[in-house]
Amino acid sequence: MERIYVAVRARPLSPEESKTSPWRISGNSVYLHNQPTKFDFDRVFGEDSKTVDIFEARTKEIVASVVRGFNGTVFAYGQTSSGKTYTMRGSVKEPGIIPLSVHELFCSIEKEMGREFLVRMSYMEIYNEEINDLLAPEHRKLQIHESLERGIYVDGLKEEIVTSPDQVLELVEFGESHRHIGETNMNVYSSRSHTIFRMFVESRERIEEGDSINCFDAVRVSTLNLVDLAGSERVVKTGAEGLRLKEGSHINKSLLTLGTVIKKLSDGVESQGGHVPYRDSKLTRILQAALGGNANTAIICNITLSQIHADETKSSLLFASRALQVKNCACVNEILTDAALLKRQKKEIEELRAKFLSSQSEHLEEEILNLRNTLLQSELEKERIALELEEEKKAKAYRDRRLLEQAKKIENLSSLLLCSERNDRTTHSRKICLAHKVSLFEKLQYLCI
Ligand SMILES: Nc1ncnc2c1ncn2[C@@H]1O[C@H](COP(=O)(O)OP(=O)(O)OP(=O)(O)O)[C@@H](O)[C@H]1O
Repeated sequence: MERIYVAVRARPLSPEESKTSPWRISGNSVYLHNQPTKFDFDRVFGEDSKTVDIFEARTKEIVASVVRGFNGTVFAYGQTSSGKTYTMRGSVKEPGIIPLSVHELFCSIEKEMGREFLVRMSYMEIYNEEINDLLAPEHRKLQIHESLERGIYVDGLKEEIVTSPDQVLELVEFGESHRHIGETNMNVYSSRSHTIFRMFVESRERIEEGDSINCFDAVRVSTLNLVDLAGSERVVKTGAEGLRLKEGSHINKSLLTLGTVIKKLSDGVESQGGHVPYRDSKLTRILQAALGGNANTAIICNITLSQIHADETKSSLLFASRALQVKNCACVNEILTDAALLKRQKKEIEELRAKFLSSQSEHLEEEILNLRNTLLQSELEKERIALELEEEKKAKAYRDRRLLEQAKKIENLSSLLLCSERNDRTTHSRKICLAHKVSLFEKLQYLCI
């Protein structure tokens, strides 16, 4: 069992605000000047602190443990304009927790020589209690589901396979351009939604044996959530009306549920078999594993030490103190089923390769078959011509023979005719006999032709 780690970060004040601030920081405690109540935390970072120091304090270790197969969650909590987005996303000058974590994650992966990894990311926002996909803006109003294999997940959320920090940060940039941001009296770029940036890490052991690499079936699957919450706000101070008012009431409702969940967990309600209202908001449902479940969790509570926000700062510090009492139970998530995407991907690649090879050989076989057919046809044609030639020869020989026979017959008949003419001169019967012979002769001549 491990406690949720809680750090507090105070944003810089203007010289005017500094003069009138009722708050004091001492070591890792924050307290109101002249009042006995002190709020103690794991770390308190003053106005001059750098985001990288906050990252080094705990987040870095959480990211490294994600690479080892543990779930991890870091979220920024605080009133509007207290510096949550500044801490999580940062600026060009001072990179935030998200870019620092992304670089650290890929760095840790590179050091893990004995394992092979598959990394995916998603980016979503919860706006007015609706889940929208920031990587695929057309995917809106997504639903939360739960399964044995995947645990609690957002159905239809785009998961992009990523291979470098630059690729991830480009996708984050793309997602940011679709996030709901609005102007309030307190912040020109106020986040009107909670955003959850997620990285999924799958890995398995790899052993090189000679020339071949063997991988074991056990796959570790872990998730890193980096959450930038929308700011809790007072309607009077933000001057919210219309759409802003509606947004504000949704933001406050989900933060209230988050507060209730943390309170119940810190009171030990769950361990006594009591009900924890995770399902009362999308935010707590999605972050269920990070709150009292299987995850290493850190909360960065952003505050402002100015006089006019003293009440909001006090309530943020109260929330953070309660979170300190919440215990999680993080363990390595190792699975042996086909559910691991890494395994599925490998299988798919192997299937595609086999398909590619068989399609190539199919193509060759087809070509050989065509060539064989052409060869067969030309052989048949050759045989047909040879047969015709043979027939022709036979017919010619027959004709020659017949001609010879006819010629012989004509010769015989002509000799007969000549001898008749010599012997018979005037009688009628002789005339008839002669006419008959002439007609016979003509017929024979015709046949010869
Ligand atoms: N540590 C810091 N150093 C310098 N500037 C800061 C710091 N923290 C916050 N700021 C500035 O204060 C302003 C408000 O900060 P930011 O937008 O991060 O607040 P937020 O808590 O995310 O607000 P909201 O909840 O309304 O989105 C920004 O202009 C930001 O640059």
